[in-house]
Amino acid sequence: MAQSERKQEQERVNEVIDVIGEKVEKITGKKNTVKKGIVDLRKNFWDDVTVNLDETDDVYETQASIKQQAELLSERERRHGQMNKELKTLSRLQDTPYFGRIDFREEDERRAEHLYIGIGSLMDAKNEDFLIYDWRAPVASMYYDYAPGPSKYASLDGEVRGNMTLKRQFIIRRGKIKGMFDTGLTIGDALLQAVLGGRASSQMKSIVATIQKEQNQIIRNETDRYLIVQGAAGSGKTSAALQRVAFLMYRYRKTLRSDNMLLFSPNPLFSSFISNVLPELGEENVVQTTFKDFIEERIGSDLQLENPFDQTESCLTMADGEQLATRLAGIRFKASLAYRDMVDHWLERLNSDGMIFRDITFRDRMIVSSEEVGSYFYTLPHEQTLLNRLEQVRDWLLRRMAAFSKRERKEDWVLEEAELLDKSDYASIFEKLQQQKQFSEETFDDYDREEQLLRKIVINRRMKKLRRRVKQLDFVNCQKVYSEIFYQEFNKAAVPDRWADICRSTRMRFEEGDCPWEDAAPYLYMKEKIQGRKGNHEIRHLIIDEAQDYSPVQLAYLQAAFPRCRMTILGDLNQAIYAQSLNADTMLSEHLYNPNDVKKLTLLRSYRSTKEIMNFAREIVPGGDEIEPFDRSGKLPEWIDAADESDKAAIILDKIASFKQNGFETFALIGKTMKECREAYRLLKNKIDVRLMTQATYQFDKGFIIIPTYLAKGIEFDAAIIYDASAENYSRESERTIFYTACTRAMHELVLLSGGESSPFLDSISTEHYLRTRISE
Ligand SMILES: Nc1ncnc2c1ncn2[C@@H]1O[C@H](COP(=O)(O)OP(=O)(O)OP(=O)(O)O)[C@@H](O)[C@H]1O
Repeated sequence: MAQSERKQEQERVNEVIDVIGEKVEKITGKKNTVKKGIVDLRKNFWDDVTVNLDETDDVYETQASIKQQAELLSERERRHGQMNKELKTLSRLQDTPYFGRIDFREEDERRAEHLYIGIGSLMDAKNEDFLIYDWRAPVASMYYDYAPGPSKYASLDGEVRGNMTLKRQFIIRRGKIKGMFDTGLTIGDALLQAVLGGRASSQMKSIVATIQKEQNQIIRNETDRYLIVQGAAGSGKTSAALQRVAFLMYRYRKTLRSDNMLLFSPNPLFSSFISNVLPELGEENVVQTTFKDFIEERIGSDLQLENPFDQTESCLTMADGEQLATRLAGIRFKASLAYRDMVDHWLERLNSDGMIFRDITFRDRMIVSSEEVGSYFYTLPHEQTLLNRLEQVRDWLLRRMAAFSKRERKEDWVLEEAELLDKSDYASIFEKLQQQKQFSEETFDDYDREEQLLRKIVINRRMKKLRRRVKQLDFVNCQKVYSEIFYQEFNKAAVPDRWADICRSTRMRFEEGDCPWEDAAPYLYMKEKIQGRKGNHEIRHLIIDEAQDYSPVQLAYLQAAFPRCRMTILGDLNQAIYAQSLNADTMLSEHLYNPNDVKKLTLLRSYRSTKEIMNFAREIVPGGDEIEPFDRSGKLPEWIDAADESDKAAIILDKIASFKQNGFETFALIGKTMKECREAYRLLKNKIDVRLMTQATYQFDKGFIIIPTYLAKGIEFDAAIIYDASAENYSRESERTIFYTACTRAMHELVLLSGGESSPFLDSISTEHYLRTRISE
């Protein structure tokens, strides 16, 4: 490219930066004025309010005046926030004003327009022309979708066609052009090479400058209620999901706020890993949660919920045998729609029989027994829904409790407790009586009235919790109602093998107050159908990452909990690590959705790892030959046979030293289970600076960590070492995907250690894809 052209582009960059500088100055000035206004308003809030409470009209006027003043304040605060946001974006643009340019000649126009694309829009000083287009603007989509030639985009007024005469990429840092390429078919492999060849960090970065065409389809999809993305490891699913959030917030900026979106992430570590991407794009982070936290909050404190990681750990560490086979059969069945149907069937049955209630007791005294509640419930007309009938039972119980509390007030203990009440309680009673003008002078009658009020306070307080539970329909013993499913006779064809054992163990766990993870979603599904919990209408878009780990029953529960929500569902069947997903439907299965509402897209190109690592890893999984590694070269994965522990430790120390020498900054020793990670940690902790990641770790920094695969999901490292790739560790079919997930965490280097017989998954890989070293020989 001609030097003069680069000079011209740099001059434009300088001009744009000058305009940004002027805008920053202008907005900062305005912002300071608004800020001063806010401070003054807060200080003098009451001066400008007319307070007059004499007549009803005056009260209304006072209210209106306060409201007006409050609105004025909040409008100014909103403007202040908006200006802050603008300034943050401008400051980013000052460093990197844009990353792309397209020259586009619209049909019927003579001249091509030069459009520059960056992370935010910028108008010229006169506010007439765009100096920079936001990457999310309709016209900018051509930058991602087309090579130079005929191209089009969907504007708000319809389709615009034309010819793209140039597509150019820039690397601009601190206002200086560091690189500039005119690109062809895909968005500059040169730029991608540069980006992907860089070091991994403990924080994911945005990919706006290099979004690929197939990723752009995900980001800009607006038509489908359920968008499913099946993508290979490292194909940019999480990246696309986050850029999509930014896109939707821009596209629907008038109606969609960040708190209308909810992102389900696989673990807390991942949440911290991705937490910088949206702020980097000038957007607020969306609310994030894990499915486990979401369920736990709803399940309440009566049941102790099993953690999904504990479920996995227990399945992976249990020896083959009856107990494991029963657990796995239970997990798989309870994930299926057949089981959801069984629960639905049970809900039907409850209409006429089977509801179990709690005793309503107060201080060990029976107010209404569970049997009495049950008889009352089943006398109500069966045509009414369960919920309608429960609401009537609730009102009936509240009446019974009110009558009980009236009687109970007379008891001696109540007066004893009343004597322990706070001074403030006495004061408020005094005030109340005075207001009622009943406390004129000291008479017996007044004391009597005071005592009545004190007794009332004591009883009301003591019964508050019980009343709240009754109001929430918590008098239904959902735990027992659910366990009852496992006492029923079922047609053999409708249940899996080992059903009797599954029933026995489920009953036992529930009796002990435990809720196994596989029962959590179906239990809540049933509970909320009975108690009629209202769906969440605040959240309008769910983003579910690692969706291969969600079962059809969990999907059914989410659909009930978020009835009007759109969903972006991203995952990779080859990375299904939970027992429920092996050869079974998952949330990625298209047929679980209404065909008119769903679209499935596939990402086959993988960007994270070098070609060598991906060529190696894709041979582990069926269909792996379809995955296209990005053409970035590195070392072959190294498979080292090391039989004893001291050899292993020496190799690991040696590898870490060499990673550091290569300038790598994040490296992980990946184990299949936490148990294995603890062993590795014991072996290494006194020899090197290393951190063990657990379920309770919320963040990781640069350096060396030890981590089980299920916590490393979605995360990446410059280099990864698989701690034990022996047959003993990885040979069950269910462990294949765990092995693949572990290997695909590495960006630049992958090392596998194996002692004794090596994993059969390694045997299937062509020898040209790895380097084998035998230490033990
Ligand atoms: N278009 C792109 N431009 C630059 N980098 C990209 C692009 N797409 C993906 N990447 C990079 O590839 C890596 C993997 O991306 P990401 O984590 O989004 O993939 P994923 O499909 O969610 O992976 P996994 O399923 O293995 O967790 C990240 O470092 C990301 O920045």
